[in-house]
Amino acid sequence: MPPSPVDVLIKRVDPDVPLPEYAHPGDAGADLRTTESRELAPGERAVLPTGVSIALPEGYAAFVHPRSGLAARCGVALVNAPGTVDAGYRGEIKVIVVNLDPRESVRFERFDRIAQLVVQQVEKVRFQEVAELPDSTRAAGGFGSTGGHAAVDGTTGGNRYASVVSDREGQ
Ligand SMILES: O=c1ccn([C@H]2C[C@H](O)[C@@H](COP(=O)(O)OP(=O)(O)OP(=O)(O)O)O2)c(=O)[nH]1
Ligand SMILES: [Mg+2]
Repeated sequence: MPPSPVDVLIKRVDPDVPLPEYAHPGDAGADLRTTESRELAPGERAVLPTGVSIALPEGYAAFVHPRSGLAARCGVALVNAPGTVDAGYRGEIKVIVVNLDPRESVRFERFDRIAQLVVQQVEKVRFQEVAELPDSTRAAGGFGSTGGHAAVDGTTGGNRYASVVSDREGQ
């Protein structure tokens, strides 16, 4: 038995916009539509309205994620992915899209599905300041310390290209 869904209050800012919908029963994200028709030139970004605002229960947040089809077919990404919608936010949900395709414009029509909203429970933490943190096996390693991709900060030795190639040869 799947767990019963959590009720989230939703208000249409645009009276005609279809409400966000899960395309399949097991989906994590409900698709968000834009209420605006808009063309984006290569490299251009825009803040697109979705026509809805929500009131999440306390202890929840919603995350605006990209759609993989738009990314793969058109090079559309979200500048701030994932966008965070706080439980107390009552404004219209907006989606900050960018056209990363170097050559082709992309056109959004009114009510196109442009992103997906994932609602999650989030922990509230108390930050407890200490002079020293407990040890861990990773310690301060990060930013490519385990290999498998290009070095980004020059601290792992070699130039970017050499570091990618040598890693592949080692596999
Ligand atoms: O993709 C997004 C990201 C955020 N928001 C809304 C909901 C969120 O609660 C609010 C603030 O977002 P965030 O905290 O990421 O932005 P900020 O730049 O820190 O603004 P603020 O100073 O208002 O917190 O903007 C969206 O509608 N879409
Ligand atoms: Mg903020």
